[in-house]
Amino acid sequence: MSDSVLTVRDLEVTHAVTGQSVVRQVSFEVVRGRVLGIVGESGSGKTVTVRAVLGILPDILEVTGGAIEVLGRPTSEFTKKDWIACRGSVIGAVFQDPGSYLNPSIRLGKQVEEVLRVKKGLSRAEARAETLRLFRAVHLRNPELVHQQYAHELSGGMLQRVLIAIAISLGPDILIADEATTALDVTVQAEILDLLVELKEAEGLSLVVISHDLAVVAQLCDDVVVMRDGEIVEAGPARAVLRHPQHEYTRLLISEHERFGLDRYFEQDASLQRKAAS
Ligand SMILES: Nc1ncnc2c1ncn2[C@@H]1O[C@H](COP(=O)(O)OP(=O)(O)OP(=O)(O)O)[C@@H](O)[C@H]1O
Repeated sequence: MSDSVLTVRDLEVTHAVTGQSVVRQVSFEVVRGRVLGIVGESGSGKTVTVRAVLGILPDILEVTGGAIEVLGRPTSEFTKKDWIACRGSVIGAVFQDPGSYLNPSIRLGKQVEEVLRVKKGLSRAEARAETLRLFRAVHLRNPELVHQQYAHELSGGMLQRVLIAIAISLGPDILIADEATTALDVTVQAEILDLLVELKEAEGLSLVVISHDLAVVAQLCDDVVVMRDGEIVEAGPARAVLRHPQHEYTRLLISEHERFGLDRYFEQDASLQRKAAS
């Protein structure tokens, strides 16, 4: 039996004013300990889908059909209080542009401590110790220094590590990374992806990774959902979908992608498998 932590069934999201359908018939399952990728070009509905899952759609967009279940509970039954409890404690999320999610005038350590004190009821001393532990877990090199710093003093990659620390601080089951590495340069991007994989293992997380970058999906994901114009055009194990795409649109995405990026990953992966087998 599959151990589903998140099920989305025939999700439909509609623009409240124009009545235009933004997302329709979107279904997928996130299985415990696995990584699901959502790919598709800009405007295909990836962010709207995960925002619906997080209960943070902009006012103008409404869930008008389908069902979302988090740990077996339909979110349609969630009260405001349930949503607040769910976000952070069951589903954590990180987005592009980490700087915009942090308060520029409050020291970073204090911002994490605040989450821990309010949501976990930790004392000041406990929250400080836990913040430093989280900063170490996300490999911030000098946790004590970062604790005292402000957002503008850190690079984009370091800020994303702080955001990931906050996202995992309440021990969620699921971590959603929505274009979390898109704004970072390639080396830092690879480091953050490695961190996500490490945290998945260490914290027992399931990941939902949204990216327009197929190399990210090839590297990270067990399963993939391909979206276009608010619909899923293809879904399945990431390797099978990327190697043998059935849908024309997936083939187009792949051909548009810098081919050698994917090939290089698959070669490296095959050589690792050979090593493990020998
Ligand atoms: N705040 C909003 N108000 C009105 N329509 C919106 C809003 N946000 C998204 N949409 C609509 O939903 C569609 C899907 O947007 P979404 O952000 O989910 O795409 P995406 O696949 O995540 O693209 P990107 O990679 O650019 O973020 C958009 O084309 C737009 O029509």
